[in-house]
Amino acid sequence: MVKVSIFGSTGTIGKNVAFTLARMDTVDEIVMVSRPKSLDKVKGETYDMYDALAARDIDCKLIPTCDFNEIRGSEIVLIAAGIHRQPGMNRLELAIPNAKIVRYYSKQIAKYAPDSIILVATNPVDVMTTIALEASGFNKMKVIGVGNHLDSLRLKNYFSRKININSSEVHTRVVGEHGNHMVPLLSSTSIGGIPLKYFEFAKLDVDALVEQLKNAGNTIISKKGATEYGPAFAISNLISTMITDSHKVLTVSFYLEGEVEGVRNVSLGVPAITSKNGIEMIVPIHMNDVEKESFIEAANVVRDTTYKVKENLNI
Ligand SMILES: NC(=O)c1ccc[n+]([C@@H]2O[C@H](COP(=O)([O-])OP(=O)(O)OC[C@H]3O[C@@H](n4cnc5c(N)ncnc54)[C@H](O)[C@@H]3O)[C@@H](O)[C@H]2O)c1
Repeated sequence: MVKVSIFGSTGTIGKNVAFTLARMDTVDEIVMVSRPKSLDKVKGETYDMYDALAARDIDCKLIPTCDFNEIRGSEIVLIAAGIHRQPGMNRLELAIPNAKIVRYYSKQIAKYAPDSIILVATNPVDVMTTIALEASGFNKMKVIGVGNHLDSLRLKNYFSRKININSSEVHTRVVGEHGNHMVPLLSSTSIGGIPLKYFEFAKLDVDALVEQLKNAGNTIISKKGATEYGPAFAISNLISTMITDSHKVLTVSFYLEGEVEGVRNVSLGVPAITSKNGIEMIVPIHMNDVEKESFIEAANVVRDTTYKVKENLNI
């Protein structure tokens, strides 16, 4: 029996991941954890989802609950609880309250589902990955942040739509921070097996696409209030890849201790082989000088925020 639990399951990301996963029919049970004041809401979500699943004859069990005991035996526990960035709020002002939430839930996961893999979505996700790792005391191969996977899917989609080519032909990856300091690995991007720098049949304004990528989240939020389907599919994709043990290379936020460019003491997005055990290994990446410099800058920025958050939380 495959069981996945979600903290923050009344939220846009949490409930959409639950529904997307249920529809994929690779999970037997989804525990949707909420705070007591939202229990009725999360019950309502499950009733609505059951109606939809009936149309596809899917028998996935949905468990709305406030009881942490229900997460026992989960393969994967997703933390998607947190507040949004308000206008004028800086990175640290968002990170501090969210770190308190992530820290608390990570400790509960360590207590009730000690053999699970923790997946963190709460932003700023790279900072939160370190917070979850330290609070849970888990092996770092079992604490995974998801952010750059979504950025990578977005960039793939932009290339594909720009030149009207099937997205399966585009191989690209975004590493670093899930935020302003993301690093699109253009030097190793290929389309139809042809490295981007030799790709001449269509005129591509790559700088404009990268700019579009960096603003993608804000653009969607400014128009509809929140990002929804993109993150939900990216997260569900990662979860189903792990559950089915398909050993795909996905970009995940991971606590680095020198594995990439000697960067240490910070979680950043890097390519990893993922499996039912979590992260199997980090895939070595070759970056050009500009990418390398940006990656190291991302590390410095995220590390600095992480230290400040920990200082504020007295940990
Ligand atoms: N990593 C990614 O790719 C990605 C993408 C989109 C959003 N996010 C992040 O995911 C998080 C959730 O986003 P959303 O759009 O679902 O937000 P939302 O406001 O719709 O939902 C937030 C959820 O967190 C819960 N929550 C809020 N404050 C809480 C607290 N103090 N204690 C416990 N639970 C609390 C809410 O009850 C709700 O379930 C945010 O931090 C957001 O920035 C990450």
